Parts: sequence; structure tokens; C-alpha cells
Amino acid sequence: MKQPILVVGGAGYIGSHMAKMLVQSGHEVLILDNLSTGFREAARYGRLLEGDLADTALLERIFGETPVAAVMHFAALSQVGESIREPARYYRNNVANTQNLLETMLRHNVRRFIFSSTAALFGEPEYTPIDEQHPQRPINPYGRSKRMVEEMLADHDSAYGLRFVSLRYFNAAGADPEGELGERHDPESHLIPLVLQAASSRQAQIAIYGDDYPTPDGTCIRDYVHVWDLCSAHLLALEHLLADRESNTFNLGNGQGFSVQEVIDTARRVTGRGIPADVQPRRPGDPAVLVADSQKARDTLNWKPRFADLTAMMEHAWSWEQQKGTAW
Ligand SMILES: NC(=O)c1ccc[n+]([C@@H]2O[C@H](COP(=O)([O-])OP(=O)(O)OC[C@H]3O[C@@H](n4cnc5c(N)ncnc54)[C@H](O)[C@@H]3O)[C@@H](O)[C@H]2O)c1
Ligand SMILES: O=c1ccn([C@@H]2O[C@H](COP(=O)(O)OP(=O)(O)O[C@H]3O[C@H](CO)[C@H](O)[C@H](O)[C@H]3O)[C@@H](O)[C@H]2O)c(=O)[nH]1
Repeated sequence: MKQPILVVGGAGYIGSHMAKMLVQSGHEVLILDNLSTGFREAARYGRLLEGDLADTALLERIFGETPVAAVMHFAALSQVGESIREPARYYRNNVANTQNLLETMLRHNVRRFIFSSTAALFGEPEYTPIDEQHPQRPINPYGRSKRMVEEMLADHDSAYGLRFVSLRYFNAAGADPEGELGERHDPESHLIPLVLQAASSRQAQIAIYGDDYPTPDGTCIRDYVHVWDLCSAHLLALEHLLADRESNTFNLGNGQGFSVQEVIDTARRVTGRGIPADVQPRRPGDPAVLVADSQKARDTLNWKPRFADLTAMMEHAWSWEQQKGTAW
């Protein structure tokens, strides 16, 4: 029997795409998700076990019954503003529950782990593009919770031989190129889905959070990376670990930044709709520019993003919004 990959958080945005790519690549997939921010309909690939990482008895049962080859860990709370208001929930779910998972894995001799980390652990950038050596000074509990897990992973590697790959995504965007899956957060906070909701009149307008940043057009610059390309990095990371290579950490982005204004302009072009926009005050905690240096992932994992172009990300996200968005 093939040893399955356990995708924790596989009913969420990125995890659901990952489950699809794994199945298409010939892997058995088991999803563990509590459906707190994910959706049953998104877990279309693999077998869904509905449950919570806080439930250590359930974790014990899963690893006791199934010879898991590796774990991909997407489950987390990931709203920056919420993390400032309710840090305890973030440390509980993102840190303590990850520790439950690691301890159960190690008890069952499962030693391959791929972690969804984030650019938020760098805080306000000191230079750009941001490489893996950039200082880590997260400015909110969400970013701190992810940095803590990275530190835990390094300690578990030295002490217990855990082999991990930590992937720090910049701004995940886009949707399944085949149109079966897409981004769904409720409430939605991310720029691209909100711009497209405004294009389809599900929102009256898009708010631009600040146009007085030190950037060419005054709006914040981000490095958008296609969800399918994030998944292909995970697949390469899995091959890396299955080949018994060492633990490693990678920044994932395209190395090219787009301003909020450029994102809105691209959405207007792709959708052919006007999309009203309104400048509002800055959102607390938003750095002016976040752009990744992903050379290490290209060199070590041989990662080659297929959809580096913002227009392609927007087209896939728009086709998802048109197909599913209006039904929610
Ligand atoms: N979306 C981005 O731009 C982005 C950027 C950087 C990092 N990340 C990280 O990537 C990961 C996935 O992000 P996403 O946008 O797909 O989020 P998401 O909210 O869509 O998915 C997270 C999934 O985890 C599940 N989950 C949460 N807590 C759980 C628990 N205790 N037990 C079981 N399941 C649980 C949720 O129900 C959901 O299905 C997160 O760890 C996030 O921090 C996302
Ligand atoms: O309605 C909106 C929503 C967003 N923005 C702006 O658009 C940019 C992108 O914002 P998103 O909320 O889409 O993404 P973030 O850059 O805030 O956050 C993403 O990257 C972070 C790392 O810095 C975290 O990992 C987080 O989980 C991930 O969603 C920001 O400048 C934001 O101010 C707007 O102007 N209007």
C-alpha cells in the first residue's frame, strides 16, 4: 500500500489546491481539517477527516492507523488584525496545536514535515528583495507565531531528527488553472479576491489602504505568487525530503512587486469592468514594500513558477469569482 501524505488544513485555500496536485501526481492524500475557515466542498481530492489539531486522541488514532509518509501543515489562523486583538487564539492554534502534531508524528516515527510559513515573520523590511538571511522581526502575533514554529522545527531537527522544509509564502493569489478550486475566505481580507468581488458587484467598491507610501504611485507593493506555483514548491519539497535530504527554509515569491493601484488596473483590464476604488487610511501593520528573493528555492529545489505573470493570476481568480463567487 502507498503511504499517504497527510495534508492538515487541506480544506482551505492553499491546502485544497495542494491535495489536488498531490492526487494528480499519484500520491494518496488524507486531509485533516476542522472546517473552521475551510470548506467541505474544497476538500475534493483525497479523504477528508473532520477534526481538530487540538484533539490529541484523534491525532494518535490517525498516526496509529495510517503509515503516513509525510505531513504538509497548512492549518493556521492567518489574519494579521485578528491576531493583534486575539493573540491567545493565535498562539494556541498556530503554535501549541503544531506542537501536538509534531509530538504525535515523532511518536509514530513520521519525520518529514512541510510547513506553511510567511513573509510576515520578517516584519518591516530592512532591504528588498528579501532573502532567507533577512532579519526576522515580526510586528504582530501572527508573524511571531510562525517564527516560533520555525524555531521549534529547528530544535526538533537537532534533537529528534525531524526533517522539515519551511516555505515562506509572500502573497498567495490566483486559483486552480482548471477552475475547480479557488480562494475562499469568510470574511475575505485579501486584495485580489476583494477587487474581483467589486468587479462582479458583490462589493460596492475596493478600498485602497493608503496612497501616501514611499512607492512610485504611493500604494503598497507586494509580490504575488500563484497558488499552483506554491503547490509545485511543496511537491518539490516533498521529493527533497523523500530523498532524505536535509531540512531547509525557502522564501517563495516571483521577485517582482505590484502596487495596489497596479493590481486594480490589471483587474480592470482582465475583467473589462470599471471597479470603483476609494482611497482610505493606511491599514495598521502594512509594510510599504514586500518582495521576495527566491533564488534559493530555484537553485536548491529547482522551483520554476509557471504563472509568474500577474495577468495569469488575475484571469484564474476572475474565472473562479465568476463561476463560484456569485453562488456564495
Ligand atoms: N493566503 C496567503 O496569502 C498566505 C500567505 C502566507 C502564509 N500563508 C499560510 O498558509 C496556510 C494556508 O493559508 P490559507 O490562505 O489556505 O488559509 P485557510 O484559512 O484557507 O486554510 C487553513 C485551513 O486550516 C484549517 N484549520 C485551521 N485550524 C485548524 C485546526 N486546529 N485543526 C484542523 N484544521 C484547522 C481551516 O479550517 C482551513 O481549512 C496558513 O498556515 C497561512 O498562515 C498564507
Ligand atoms: O481591501 C483591501 C485589501 C488589501 N489592500 C492592500 O493590498 C495589499 C495586500 O493585502 P492583502 O491583505 O491581500 O495581503 P497582505 O500583504 O496583508 O498579507 C499576506 O502576506 C502576509 C505576509 O506579509 C501574510 O502572510 C498574510 O497571511 C497574507 O495574506 C496591502 O498593501 C493592503 O493594504 C487594500 O488596499 N485594500
